[in-house]
Amino acid sequence: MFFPLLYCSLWGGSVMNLGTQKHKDKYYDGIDNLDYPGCFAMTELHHGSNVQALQTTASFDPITDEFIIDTPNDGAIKWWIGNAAVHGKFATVFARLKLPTYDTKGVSDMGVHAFIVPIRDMKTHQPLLGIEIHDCGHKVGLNGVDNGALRFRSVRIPRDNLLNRFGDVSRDGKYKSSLPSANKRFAATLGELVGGRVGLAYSSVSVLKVAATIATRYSLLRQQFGPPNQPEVSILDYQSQQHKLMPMLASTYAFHFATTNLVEKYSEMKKTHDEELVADVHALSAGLKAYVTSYTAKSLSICREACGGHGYASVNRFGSLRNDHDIFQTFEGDNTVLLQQVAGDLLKQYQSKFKGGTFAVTWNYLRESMNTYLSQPNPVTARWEGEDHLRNPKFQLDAFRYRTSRLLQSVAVRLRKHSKSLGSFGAWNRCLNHLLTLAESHIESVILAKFIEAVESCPDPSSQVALKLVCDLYALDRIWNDIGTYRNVDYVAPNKAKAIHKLSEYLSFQVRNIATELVNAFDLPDHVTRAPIAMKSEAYSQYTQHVGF
Ligand SMILES: CCCCCCCCCCCCC/C=C/C(=O)SCCNC(=O)CCNC(=O)[C@H](O)C(C)(C)COP(=O)(O)OP(=O)(O)OC[C@H]1O[C@@H](n2cnc3c(N)ncnc32)[C@H](O)[C@@H]1OP(=O)(O)O
Ligand SMILES: Cc1cc2nc3c(=O)[nH]c(=O)nc-3n(C[C@H](O)[C@H](O)[C@H](O)COP(=O)(O)OP(=O)(O)OC[C@H]3O[C@@H](n4cnc5c(N)ncnc54)[C@H](O)[C@@H]3O)c2cc1C
Repeated sequence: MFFPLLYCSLWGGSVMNLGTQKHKDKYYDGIDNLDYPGCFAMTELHHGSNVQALQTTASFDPITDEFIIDTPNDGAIKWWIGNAAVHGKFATVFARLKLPTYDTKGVSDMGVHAFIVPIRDMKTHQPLLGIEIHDCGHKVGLNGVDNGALRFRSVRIPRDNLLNRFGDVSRDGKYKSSLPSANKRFAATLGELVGGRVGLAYSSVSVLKVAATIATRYSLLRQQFGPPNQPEVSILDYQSQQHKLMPMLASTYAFHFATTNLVEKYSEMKKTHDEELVADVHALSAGLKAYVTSYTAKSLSICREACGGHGYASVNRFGSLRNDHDIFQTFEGDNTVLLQQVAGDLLKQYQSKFKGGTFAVTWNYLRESMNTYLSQPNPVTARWEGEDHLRNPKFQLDAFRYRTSRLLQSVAVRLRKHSKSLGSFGAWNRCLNHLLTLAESHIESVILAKFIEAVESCPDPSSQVALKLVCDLYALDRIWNDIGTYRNVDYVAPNKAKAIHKLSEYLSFQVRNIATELVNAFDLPDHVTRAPIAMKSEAYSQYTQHVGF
């Protein structure tokens, strides 16, 4: 039931956030009590990421004071629309607003706007006149959701059905808007997607907690081989198993704090509608959704393999978790596309810095570290390898931020250079991998900063020691994961690189010793993990009972 409700949150959210009081008055109660189940019809067969290229049209008819909704070709068929195939009675349809002009052109295209379109009869539940609905068919996962395809043939809706918070059409067909440009209107319209991205980032961490809990508990329970003439050891005693799972457990904690902070920022944004915060939350939600869901998708396969054959039993959940979560990397905005929003925002901030502007609240560290960046790496500190230094949060955060600053500065130079010969689109594409690395590097810096804050504000001394250990493992594992970048710019000398690798392996061993407490702290009840091999007690007997012994 979780996902159909979520689709209603997209339908309901779009009406509440893109509409005005008249829409709240007419639809709020029905949305709230599910009398009006609806769907969010943005994606088309030919376009998903590129919203500005959507082809469905909404043409204003001044004679009847209506919009005519049309699917001009098969490429414009609305596709993947959750709740459309079975339950939905309404759709928020994203279409190009076309207004009549009384010149030779005859019509002006005002860009993508959102419209409420009833799609099924309230009583008979049959598709309404001009509306053709089909099911998109069986999917890799999330088959509890009825994703449908919608074709519109001259479907007439009242002018009032335009969700007119950011742009409106008067009775005589004149367009007016409170926003200064089509770009600002487009940004505001897309703002509706941010809530879903916040939700996806947050729920992806929950999936990661479940997977890490199952794999960790099973790895402590499972014994295989041991020293000669001695009892077998638990597989989590193997350095390789620790390397697979303990940095992942550390990342799970890191993402928990970062996405909790994102939800808080999102809530503040919904209250204040502060423009700078809107842009900040857009970039942060896009970045965290992309980074966390990609990491979780990879981790689900690592956990499945780390549990051997029993990880492949459906009852132990890795298959359904992997299949249901996989689409988190695509819907609500494809990860590759969303990371580019982060890079674009960083470049905007960078340019404004060098034009004397100030950085938005999340990126203000760039102002400081850009200056740090300008001074070449310190050859002395590049060789420091002591544990106190490597576990110092200042060293860790400076390293992450130094990398981001260098990536930002170097890609800005490359874009400027390539734009001269390739134009901005060509230059962007020539630097695309660099831009994606920049975005991920920045998001890792934000995640670490939030984790360090959480450690420093932890009220309980023993928990703080444990969190500090986990945070140090997260930081050093991420630096080791990209050690090539740090070595290429001599930010880390060879001896320091070796020390970082050695220490991160030792910290994985130390985290292994508190792994039970760390996963228990997620406080996941058994009916949520629902994997016999992860039960806190009698796991094997629960498992044998499951198959009938
Ligand atoms: C919190 C609880 C919520 C409830 C829980 C929800 C759980 C999760 C939901 C589960 C169900 C999910 C079901 C799936 C639903 C869907 O998939 S719905 C469809 C999703 N589709 C997309 O996300 C489309 C992706 N594409 C885009 O977002 C845009 O096309 C784009 C790629 C970002 C735009 O690219 P482009 O045309 O190149 O324009 P730009 O120049 O990049 O942008 C123009 C300006 O607009 C600003 N902007 C863009 N997006 C936003 C935004 N979301 N918010 C604010 N601002 C935005 C951008 O920064 C540009 O601004 P300027 O630089 O100032 O011009
Ligand atoms: C289960 C499910 C539920 C969904 N629910 C809804 C819903 O309720 N409502 C709705 O409107 N939509 C919904 N969608 C659609 C979803 O939002 C789109 O699939 C998503 O936005 C991606 O668009 P696309 O599939 O057209 O992929 P495309 O945009 O075609 O992208 C395909 C690939 O090309 C790459 N690519 C595209 N553009 C670029 C670029 N500029 N740079 C680099 N690489 C690029 C992407 O990385 C991606 O890997 C759903 C989809 C699924 C599968």
